[in-house]
Amino acid sequence: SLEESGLSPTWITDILPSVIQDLNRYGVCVVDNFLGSDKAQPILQEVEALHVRGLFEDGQVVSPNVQDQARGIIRGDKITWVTGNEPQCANIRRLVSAVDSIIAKANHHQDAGQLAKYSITWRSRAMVACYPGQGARYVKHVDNPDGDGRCITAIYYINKDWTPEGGGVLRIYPEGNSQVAEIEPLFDRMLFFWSDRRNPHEVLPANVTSRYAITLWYYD
Ligand SMILES: O=C(O)CNC(=O)c1n[nH]c2ccccc2c1=O
Ligand SMILES: [Fe+2]
Repeated sequence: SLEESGLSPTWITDILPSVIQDLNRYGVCVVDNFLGSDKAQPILQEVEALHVRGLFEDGQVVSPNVQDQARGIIRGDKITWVTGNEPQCANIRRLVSAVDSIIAKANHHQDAGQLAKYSITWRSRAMVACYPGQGARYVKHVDNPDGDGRCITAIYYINKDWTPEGGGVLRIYPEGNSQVAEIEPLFDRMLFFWSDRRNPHEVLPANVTSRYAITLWYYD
């Protein structure tokens, strides 16, 4: 609930319109200074603590299928899943509560537009991902190409002092749009996009030592 996340009630009314509008218009929405650095910092510290404790397992560095193997490394990420109820994840829990509130309010909003066709009642756990630098990337893909139920991808970035040399930009190729969106994985930046074929995307090679992101997938 919103109270859990310690955010002011106006926080959601301030953010909601742009989430609804941008998702309807572009299929992608970026919200900067999402929680404020005082709330973002402890989330970064919890993620770093997970990393230090060795809880990130290596992503699948070689794809199970042959054609991807021909393409070699398809995923350089290392991930760990958290529910937010773990003892050392109280701040990640607050982030999850805040995003849940926004998605629920947007889904039920009277001007929800395309969002109204979904009835979002479920979500994944939080996937904490680390791209360990040295060019780690994620090849162009669609999160939900074959209707597995995921309708919205929500990614929260916590990379302080990111610079272009750090790499790891998320490039989205919105369907039917010649414009490519390049999303820098900036600290306290929240990103929403449709999970289906409307948004093929890739993580460009990351050079910074640990590029962190927390992803939630919402189900129709
Ligand atoms: O971090 C980003 O900016 C975008 N990230 C992705 O698109 C992305 N998409 N699907 C995954 C599935 C399993 C593990 C990691 C991922 C993953 O980072
Ligand atoms: Fe993805």
